[in-house]
Amino acid sequence: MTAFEEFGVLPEIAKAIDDMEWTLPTDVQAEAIPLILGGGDVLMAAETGSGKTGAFCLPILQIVWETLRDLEEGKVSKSAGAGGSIAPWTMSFFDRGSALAVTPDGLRCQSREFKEWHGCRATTGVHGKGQFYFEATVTDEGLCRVGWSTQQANLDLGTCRNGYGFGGTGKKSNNRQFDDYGEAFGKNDVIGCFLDLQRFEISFAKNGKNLGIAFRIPENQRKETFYPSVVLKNAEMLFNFGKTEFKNPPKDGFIAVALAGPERSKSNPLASPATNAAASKPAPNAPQAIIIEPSRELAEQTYNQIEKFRVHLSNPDVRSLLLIGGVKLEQQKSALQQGVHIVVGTPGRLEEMISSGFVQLTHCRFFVLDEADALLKQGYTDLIDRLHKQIPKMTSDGRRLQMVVCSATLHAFEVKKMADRLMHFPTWVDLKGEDAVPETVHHVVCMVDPQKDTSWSNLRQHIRTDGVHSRDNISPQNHTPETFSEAVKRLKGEYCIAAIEQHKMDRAIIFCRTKLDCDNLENYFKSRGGQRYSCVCLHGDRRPQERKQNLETFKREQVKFLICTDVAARGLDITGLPFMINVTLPDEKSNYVHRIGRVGRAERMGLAISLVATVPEKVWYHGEWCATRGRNCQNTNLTDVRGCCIWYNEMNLLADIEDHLNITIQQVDKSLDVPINDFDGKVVYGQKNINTGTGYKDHVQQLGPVVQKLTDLELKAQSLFLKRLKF
Ligand SMILES: Nc1ncnc2c1ncn2[C@@H]1O[C@H](COP(=O)(O)OP(=O)(O)OP(=O)(O)O)[C@@H](O)[C@H]1O
Repeated sequence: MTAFEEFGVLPEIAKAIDDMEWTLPTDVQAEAIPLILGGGDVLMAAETGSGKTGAFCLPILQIVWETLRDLEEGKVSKSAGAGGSIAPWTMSFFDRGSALAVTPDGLRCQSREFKEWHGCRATTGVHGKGQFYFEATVTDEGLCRVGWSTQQANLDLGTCRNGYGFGGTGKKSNNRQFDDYGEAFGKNDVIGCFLDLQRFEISFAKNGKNLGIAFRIPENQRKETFYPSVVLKNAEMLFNFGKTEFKNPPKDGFIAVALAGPERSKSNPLASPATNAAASKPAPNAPQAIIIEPSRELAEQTYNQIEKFRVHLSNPDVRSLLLIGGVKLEQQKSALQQGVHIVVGTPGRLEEMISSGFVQLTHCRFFVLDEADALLKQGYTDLIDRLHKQIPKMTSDGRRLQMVVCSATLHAFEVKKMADRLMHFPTWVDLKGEDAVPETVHHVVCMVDPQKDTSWSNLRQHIRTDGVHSRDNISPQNHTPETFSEAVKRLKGEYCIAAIEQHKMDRAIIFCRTKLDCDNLENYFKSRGGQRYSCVCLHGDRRPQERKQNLETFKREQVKFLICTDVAARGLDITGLPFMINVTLPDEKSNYVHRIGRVGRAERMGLAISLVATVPEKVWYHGEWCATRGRNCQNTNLTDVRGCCIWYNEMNLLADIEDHLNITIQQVDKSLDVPINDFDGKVVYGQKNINTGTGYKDHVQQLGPVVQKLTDLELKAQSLFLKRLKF
């Protein structure tokens, strides 16, 4: 048995993990996998490169596969009625619309479908002489209609001759005839439903107030069995058939349906799995898991990981689909028609496909937000709320929707607010309790001070800068903020080259602040010697196909450097990447953690060097007020006068980052030499360091002596206690 199997992972998935040469779960996987397999909501906060993707993909894939298998075998899920037996006087798991969910106790129905109605009937009905009653409470906003129907009635209560409903808009309906009746009702109202099979009348009450006779049952239906029924549109109702005390107990001889006795009650023949298994079968375009990623590259990476995990899974096949921009819609639509179980996508394309009905959320049981803080900061809060609202909170087989939220920087106010709003008693898998940098990442800063280092004034060749100062009087004699700002930009090109040379870097990711800065650095590298500084760019102005190809080229080590904006700050996993350089610090402090986390992953060592200007830099900042959004923009005024520039203060940003991480980042001088002893001696960046690591095995080994010490102390304490008792 592999270590992963011990955590409850299926042997077929464990075999795929073995193929990937993962021998032990990482700490975060060891904690999160059992929690997700157990059905919980999880907030996963763990360092960059600690294996969070696997921690959520593995258990989700497993549950999706198990659900598909159960569906194929016609099995009832454990939660959907104890091994398949049908509980009397509950709402049926089988005689219901495909987008309507019933809680495991069978007493609450919910449908989050907001375009169509979905109905449900009870597992038991009543017939013969008698007066019967049940109550239904509206437990959420939305549209609902409740009442009685016979077995022949369709599930859309009140739209055929055999169904009699009372709706929240204050209408009664039978055979599609909607007439005013009683009064409107809504959230928290308790609707009493009366069936009088002595007078053959149906009536309703709202919060104990009788609303009078709604329907007279025609002769030809008087011998039929009538079942409590409901139909919902994005709404939820709770039922009481009389097993607990009614809110408004009925008078005048009416009894609870649950007390009808065997001679007057009858099981619903459609409420058995054998007769109605199709009801719980999802449509091909109704996936069980939706995973949202903040960038195309990340979505693709997660999708690839799932594809790897599922190679040995078959009968049934789990199909996953990547929904990102830049891929033809037709291609994605046709995949959806063939059946998809796990969808990984970026927010925009996902919402487009959901709102146009190409993806249905009716059977979604996992809602995953990877890099959740980034999604929220990118302005997707409303979109996430909207999608969450549309997903049924109970799955069609009675399980609760599970939400998994993760990031290396989850300790953000907006994440906590979202978790409070949307998650159900989530468990934090939080190994450090705060945003942290892995021990495998050595990170240093190098100050770029144009007042001390005046070499910028006589460089024979320098990087082309962003042009912000093209109309300023820049000269070594002119000690203005503009001159120092331009000087910093030139120096940073040199320091970047110096860092590469000093550490003989032949593989590094380099972050710039803007797309223009990336392009300028790419050109500078080319001008300094094609092969030595071979590089590709990854930023938002490059076409999706080029982005994809550039990333592949870098991953395959066909070029040495990947120059990018924050589009690549998060999640990108490039095996054994040894070095990263920040040409400019990110303005978002959490992105510092993510950027430097591109190295030092999966227990390999990495070095991150950040160049920090000691003086403010005047830089481009094109807001929505900029007509061209930066293209050929010449407006070098500051933003407070509707210009497109700001003064960027990296000393402040550095202080912010240090404050957030509660550390002082080590400084190195212009030589960019990183004294080896400041860290842990002989490390080879890009390689594993045997003395460090966060592996599960190490964890046990490291804790061994401490546990032994504790055991000894405990023994000592107990024997002292016994000694005291003696005397
Ligand atoms: N149990 C394991 N054993 C060995 N390698 C693993 C294991 N789990 C994950 N990895 C590897 O570790 C690397 C980092 O994993 P992953 O990309 O999931 O990290 P992450 O925690 O999501 O990081 P980030 O916060 O940067 O997104 C990947 O190359 C992955 O293949």
